[in-house]
Amino acid sequence: MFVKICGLREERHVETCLEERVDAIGFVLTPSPRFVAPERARHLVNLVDDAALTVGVFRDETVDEIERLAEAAGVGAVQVHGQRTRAELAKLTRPDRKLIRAVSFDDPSIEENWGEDMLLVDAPHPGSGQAWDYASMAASLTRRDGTYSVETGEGPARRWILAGGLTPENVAAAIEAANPWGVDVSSGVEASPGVKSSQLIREFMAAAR
Ligand SMILES: O=C(O)c1ccccc1NCC(=O)[C@H](O)[C@H](O)COP(=O)(O)O
Repeated sequence: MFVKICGLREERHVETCLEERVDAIGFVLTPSPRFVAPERARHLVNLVDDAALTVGVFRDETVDEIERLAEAAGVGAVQVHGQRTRAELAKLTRPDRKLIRAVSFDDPSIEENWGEDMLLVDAPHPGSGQAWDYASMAASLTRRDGTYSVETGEGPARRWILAGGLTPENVAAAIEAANPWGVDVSSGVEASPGVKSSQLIREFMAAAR
């Protein structure tokens, strides 16, 4: 199970993620209680080195702004939220960087492949800690995504990441219900808004794995 922990701001929490062998670490480069300036993100990215995928998270920025901020932070992937077009996604595609397209679970484009490396299926308000009916997504992807069946395992597996309201307490049941390729968490491993908890990161990793 691929696990991404999002919204890191402090060295000690990055170190916990590395100790726990987290697969991807997200740095929020868009306005948020979890915002980190690109220079600060670069420092944290350097701590990670190649031990995990480093992800710059964006919402309303233009393609040019995303390119500039991602370059400044030195991240290995960009995660784009907000109303996006296929043309924008195409412009953000680079061989040396992963592309994560983030959509709300009720977005009709969920069944379409826009060339992203990973599709992050989230609550309508990213980073809100809002849970949703994860089981509905398994049924939905199975029914509508002609390229892959989670029931039979036929076809190339789509790399989709379940997000939104996950916690150490509910992540195992959510994985069971939705059968995602990966999971992502932010609020659920925080002691208070924007402040991560090493203890909760460890509990989340144990439960997800
Ligand atoms: O986390 C934020 O503050 C944020 C702000 C703007 C755009 C995206 C943001 N986060 C993206 C993530 O990958 C979160 O981990 C994901 O939305 C799940 O959040 P949560 O429900 O808090 O676990």
